Amino acid sequence: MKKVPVEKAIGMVLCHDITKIIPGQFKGRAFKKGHIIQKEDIDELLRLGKEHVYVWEQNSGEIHEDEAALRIARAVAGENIEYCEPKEGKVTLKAAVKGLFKVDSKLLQEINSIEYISIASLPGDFAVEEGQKVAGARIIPLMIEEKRVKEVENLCGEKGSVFQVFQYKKLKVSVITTGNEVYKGRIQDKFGPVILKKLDYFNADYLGQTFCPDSIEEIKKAILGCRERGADLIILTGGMSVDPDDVTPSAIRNTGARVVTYGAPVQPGNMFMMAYLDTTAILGVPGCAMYYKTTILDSVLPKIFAGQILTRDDFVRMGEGGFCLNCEVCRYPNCYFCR
Ligand SMILES: Nc1nc2c(c(=O)[nH]1)N[C@H]1C(S)=C(S)[C@@H](COP(=O)(O)OP(=O)(O)OC[C@H]3O[C@@H](n4cnc5c(N)ncnc54)[C@H](O)[C@@H]3O)O[C@H]1N2
Ligand code: MOO
Repeated sequence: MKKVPVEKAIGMVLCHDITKIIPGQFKGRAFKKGHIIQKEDIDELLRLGKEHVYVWEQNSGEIHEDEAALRIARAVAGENIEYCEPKEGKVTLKAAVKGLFKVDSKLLQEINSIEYISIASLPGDFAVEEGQKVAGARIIPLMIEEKRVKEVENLCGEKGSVFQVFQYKKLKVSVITTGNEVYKGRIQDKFGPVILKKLDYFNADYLGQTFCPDSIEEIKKAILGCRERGADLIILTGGMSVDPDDVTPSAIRNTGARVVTYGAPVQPGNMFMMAYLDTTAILGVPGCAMYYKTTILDSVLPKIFAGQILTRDDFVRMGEGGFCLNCEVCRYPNCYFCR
């Protein structure tokens, strides 16, 4: 800290608040500690009776919180992440597009281990809207050693960005609805509209819905037909459980598809199946997805539309947080479910 005449303080960082009082009208802060003094501030400072101010010494190897926060935001922001101007040592990062927010968790932890640097974000694999706030980078003290900021820049230079948003791809999607009760017209299909509404969110290229009886051969034929028509994603509904007429998992297997998982540690969604037939993703969706607003399907669809190839491990990890509380008002995705 050093004392300088106000005229010489332009570009320097104020060490203390400066108060303004106009009797009967105003009493409050005119300049805030940490403010970078501008040319146009000089007259006002002189009117406030300040011919000298205390400022931070620039040669200390330290930089101002705003500059540091901005440099850190720039380092951690990857594809489709934008950031605002710094304010009080904080920069907010936003999603530039609707998509799946991704976090390099290990790198984020490494950066947050550097003293005085703090970055808080949404959890990874979070479906975000265009313009949604996703993270805030803040510097704890008013001035920070530049070497800490450089450490962040070097880490990101070496390992890549921390945050990205994967924009959803335009996928061709077919729906196959199984079940004799629907096929034979005993009941009306209520599953198709539920799936269609979810697909609308991703602006999918919908190829149509096929109805199948509870026959392995018929369902298999339908899957292969959808694939012929170029489906990137085939969603099968019903017949996923253990009754004698539940044949959807066997039909999926019989196409020769590589099964990633049958069964998932998620409720609702236990009887879910995921498989790949070459590059076509196949989902076997259990009846619960027709009934509950939020199920495993709501966690899996954004990942598929974001272009991710799912592994068994992705499903195994869902167990912790995979138990839905079925809240009266569902706030998903602002919730722990399936994280
Ligand atoms: N003994 C066990 N029973 C069940 C288990 C289990 O592990 N052991 N799992 C339960 C879970 S979890 C779920 S979820 C359901 C899975 O159901 P399915 O996918 O096999 O569904 P279905 O048996 O085909 O149908 C159930 C119910 O929903 C009606 N349905 C089905 N599709 C349609 C449609 N397109 N439109 C209208 N309604 C439809 C169907 O008529 C049945 O009423 O299994 C539990 N049981
Ligand atoms: O597949 Mo059922 O999943 O949980 O209700």
